[in-house]
Amino acid sequence: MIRLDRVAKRYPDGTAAVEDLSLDVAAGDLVTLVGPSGCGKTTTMKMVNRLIEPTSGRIFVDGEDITRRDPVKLRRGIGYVIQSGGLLPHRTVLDNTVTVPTLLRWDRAKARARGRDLLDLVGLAPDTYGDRYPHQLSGGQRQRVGVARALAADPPVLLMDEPFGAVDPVVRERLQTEFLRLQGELKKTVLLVTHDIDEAVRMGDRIAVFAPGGRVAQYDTPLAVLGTPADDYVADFVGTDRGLKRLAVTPITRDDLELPPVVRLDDPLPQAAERLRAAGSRWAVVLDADGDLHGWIDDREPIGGTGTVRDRARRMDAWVPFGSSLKAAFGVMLQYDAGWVAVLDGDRFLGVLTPGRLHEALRRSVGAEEAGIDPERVVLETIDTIGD
Ligand SMILES: Nc1ncnc2c1ncn2[C@@H]1O[C@H](COP(=O)(O)OP(=O)(O)OP(=O)(O)O)[C@@H](O)[C@H]1O
Repeated sequence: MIRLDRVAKRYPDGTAAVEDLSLDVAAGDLVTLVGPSGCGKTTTMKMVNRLIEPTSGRIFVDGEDITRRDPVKLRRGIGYVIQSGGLLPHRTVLDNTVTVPTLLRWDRAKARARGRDLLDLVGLAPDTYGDRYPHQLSGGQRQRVGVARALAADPPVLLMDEPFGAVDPVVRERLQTEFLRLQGELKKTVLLVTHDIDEAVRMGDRIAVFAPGGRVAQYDTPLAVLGTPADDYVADFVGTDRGLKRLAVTPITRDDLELPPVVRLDDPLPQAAERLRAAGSRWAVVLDADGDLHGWIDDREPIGGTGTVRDRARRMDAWVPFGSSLKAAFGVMLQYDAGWVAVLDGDRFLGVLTPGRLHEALRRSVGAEEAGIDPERVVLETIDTIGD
């Protein structure tokens, strides 16, 4: 969707802001441009909407060489969000939101209806906020209006320059989450500049790690950049806690799950004891009659006699939905001070994740990336080789 082909930008004073940069961004992908200050991220982004002209190289948007397009028309087809929100102070929130449709001479009623929908979409009730002026909003609300405005004419491409930079960390995280939800629906092709590696990892389908001199040191998925940094510069930039960061971008797969025996609340205790014995397990997961997680039972004291599992089961609510990140699972384990966390698909119990499995999953995802294999496809070696 966006292709930079050997692009360079030298300023008249000789500064090489971007050097021989090639980058392909697939349609619907969100690519984060990350790196320390002054390494050419903003310059790169502004060349895509021709706010800055490259010295050499070519840039294509949707297959078309943009140097041949009228820059003003080009910009109307590309949403642009900047750090401060960039709102016009003397215009209302709704008027700001419909800036581009107005420039495009949309019918006024249609533009305003679109503006109201978009304010709703970014979590600002149009009746409450539409008639306010930017100075009557919080920083986070201004950012939301900035996003709504960029989306107003439904452009396929969005450029976002530190869009969540001007707000405190709590609001920032909320805005990131909201934007990811929106992006899940809208599937825009997005370039997002940030100097925050955590934001880059969290938001990006891919990350371009910029190095001083406008060079891209690595362009890959967050998992690959964290798991197998291309060189010392990238390793240093992503930080020594990259293992921890990787937890956040590695989803739980079925191969990661342990399958302890499962018993029901109303099972007679001897039957439960037999289930544990047959499975060679010291404990079992307990589900209620509807199949929802209730807790667990173990054989620290012999299980038997009359009564049902209900009499001995311990409650435990530590669970995460299938598809969650390893970090989310780890967080729940810590929250409940538990040695395992149940993984549910809707209401269905799939298995449990233990610290040991978590560690294995983390190692596995990196090994797979090194081999160029989708980690989802890796089959773990089993110890079931007796009799082979
Ligand atoms: N008009 C200009 N004339 C000369 N040099 C410039 C000009 N604009 C930018 N530069 C230089 O180009 C380099 C890249 O700047 P750019 O704004 O793209 O960096 P960046 O990675 O976005 O940094 P930041 O994270 O601080 O915004 C810097 O060294 C900057 O000083």
